Amino acid sequence: MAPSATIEASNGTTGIAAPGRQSYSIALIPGDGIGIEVIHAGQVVLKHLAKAIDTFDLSFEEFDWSSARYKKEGKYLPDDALEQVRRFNAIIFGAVGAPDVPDHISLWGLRLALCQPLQQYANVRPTRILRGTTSPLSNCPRGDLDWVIVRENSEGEYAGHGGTSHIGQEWSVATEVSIFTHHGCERIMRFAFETARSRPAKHLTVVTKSNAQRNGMVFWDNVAASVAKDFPDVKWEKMLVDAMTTRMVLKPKSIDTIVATNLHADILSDLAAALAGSIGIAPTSNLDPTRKNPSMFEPIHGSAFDITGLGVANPVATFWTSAEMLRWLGQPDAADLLMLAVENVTDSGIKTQDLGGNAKTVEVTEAVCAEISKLTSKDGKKT
Ligand SMILES: NC(=O)C1=CN([C@@H]2O[C@H](COP(=O)(O)OP(=O)(O)OC[C@H]3O[C@@H](n4cnc5c(N)ncnc54)[C@H](O)[C@@H]3O)[C@@H](O)[C@H]2O)C=CC1
Ligand SMILES: CC(=O)C(=O)O
Ligand SMILES: [K+]
Ligand SMILES: [Mn+2]
Repeated sequence: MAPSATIEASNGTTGIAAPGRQSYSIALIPGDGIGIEVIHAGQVVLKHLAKAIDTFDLSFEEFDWSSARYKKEGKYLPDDALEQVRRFNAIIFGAVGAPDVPDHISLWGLRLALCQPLQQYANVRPTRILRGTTSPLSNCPRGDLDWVIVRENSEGEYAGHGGTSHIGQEWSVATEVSIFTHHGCERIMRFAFETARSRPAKHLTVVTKSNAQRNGMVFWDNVAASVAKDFPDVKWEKMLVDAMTTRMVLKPKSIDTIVATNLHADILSDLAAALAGSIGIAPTSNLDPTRKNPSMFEPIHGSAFDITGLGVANPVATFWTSAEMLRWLGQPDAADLLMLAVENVTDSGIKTQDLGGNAKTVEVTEAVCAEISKLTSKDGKKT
């Protein structure tokens, strides 16, 4: 299908572009710590890529929604934050969290305050070992670890239900209630089966803890079994989350697509990133598959207090999530080109310290830009 001259913003408005040329507006929310460093690196690479390919336009607007803003104004987000971001085709988010703000205030103040109301219910976390990098597993060739983790991103253990009472008393009490709705379980299960179906292995592992968690997790399993009937071409199985950790380490090749609850997949995906080499490479897409709202793309990692300001943060997770964003927006060739450039760079040994190298964030960023220029000029395209 020929590309149309306009692209629908998530609120249904259209932006006018040159005939036959797509134009995408991106909201940048760098947030805190290394989030700021890697998002700026990502913007440099995306701008360079768009210019080099010269078949679509990207525009960026940056928002200062962060812990610094919270400390100054008492709020992470302005009252009309959702309306503001709905004007964009996509959001790129860095990380939130500061040493002098409680983590639950920062996470709920910014990241969860965006992705829950925007109904970005599917959190997608691909993992593989990039060329030129190695897994800490002693016997894991590159192709053996190639997974997609689908994380339920709107409810479950992170629904925010619960409370604390009798504070300061010996009998003080707190609850953290997991919520599993049929609506929430069914839509993520359907998304996970579709993801599995789109991959060559057509294999889905439904992660659960339905031996100990006898209500929500049994419900989750039952919804999986019922949705599976609509996907007879996908092989699927159930696996308890504790056993899943051992399988990820010992039999990585036996896994392809994974679906798990908000908490379980949060944990499994950090493990997956480490098994693929580093948390510094792992991307996350927070998708609203209905496309009523913009989706949000971020590196998996947090604000990393220990390396903030040192210039050593790995920007690859942000480059990869930027590629995932381009794919979501309908630019798969640009996404593939970006990942080819990234892997050519890791393969050439230009890597940050988390991957065993000594390059700084800026050196990796410049190397990826140079590689994009090389790849596009070879084809005779503009650089
Ligand atoms: N989506 C988000 O905004 C997230 C926010 N957080 C927040 O971030 C703060 C710090 O959390 P942590 O548990 O320490 O997790 P973290 O992901 O920030 O850091 C964990 C470890 O990984 C390293 N690391 C992370 N990203 C890296 C990169 N790009 N390059 C090289 N090394 C990297 C860090 O230096 C640290 O040693 C907390 O406030 C937490 O709540 C944590 C995870 C996600
Ligand atoms: C908060 C967090 O750790 C995550 O979304 O991955
Ligand atoms: K993040
Ligand atoms: Mn996490």
